[in-house]
Amino acid sequence: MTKSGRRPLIAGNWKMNGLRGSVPVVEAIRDGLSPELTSRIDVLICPPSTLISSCVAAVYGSAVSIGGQNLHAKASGAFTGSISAEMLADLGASYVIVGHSERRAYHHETDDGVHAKALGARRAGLCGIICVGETQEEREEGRALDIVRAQLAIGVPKGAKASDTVIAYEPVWAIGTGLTPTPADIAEVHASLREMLGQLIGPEAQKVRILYGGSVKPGNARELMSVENVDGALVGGASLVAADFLGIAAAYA
Ligand SMILES: O=C(CO)COP(=O)(O)O
Repeated sequence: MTKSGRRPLIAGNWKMNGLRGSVPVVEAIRDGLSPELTSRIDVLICPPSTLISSCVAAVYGSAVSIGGQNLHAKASGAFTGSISAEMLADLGASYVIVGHSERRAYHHETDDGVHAKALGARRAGLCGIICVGETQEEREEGRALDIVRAQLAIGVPKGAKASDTVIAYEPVWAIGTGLTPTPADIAEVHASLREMLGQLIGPEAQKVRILYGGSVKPGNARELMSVENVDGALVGGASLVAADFLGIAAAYA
């Protein structure tokens, strides 16, 4: 548990990476986690949808969870190429990333769309990881807090609970760049998100986990995970290498 009493979550977002030959990476993560560590933290891998079934089979009976990277808000219908929350749950997924900045940027996802998808995730019993984050320009203009608070206010469904909602703060300019905000800047954003959550969902806000994502590596994980109101990490590139992902999880060892 973090000092706050929230159970940390270390989540890996594989993005558009991985073929069937990549499943051994998940097996190595599964086998590299000690029972003592997994008694205190949650561990999640979100592979491409094509690998969810085989990854669910690979972690069956272990402490590792599998999630999706995106979903359609509807349960079914004429939405060619889309995948619903129910389909992800049917495959054994238990989490789903909602509103990742790469989808906001390249697929024109809106805050209202994120809200609808978060409702879809809850409808199917999935825990939605709602992503917020500012661009370099927005940070340089001093608008980072305004941007992420607005994304949260619109994206988080009414009545959201710690059991169905996780927040991930991922500054766009830190994703894939090797750059991270200072611990003080991360603390400021996470505190502001926690306060905004309190306005939205009341006392439950103290239980909802807020992850940090954006160039989390084994070398910076301990410092970043020690920041107040940081309840874990959403890891991209480093989650593709079992040793690196385990090195990040070890921040909580
Ligand atoms: O986008 C991210 C996780 O969703 C972060 O990616 P990196 O860890 O590669 O910066």
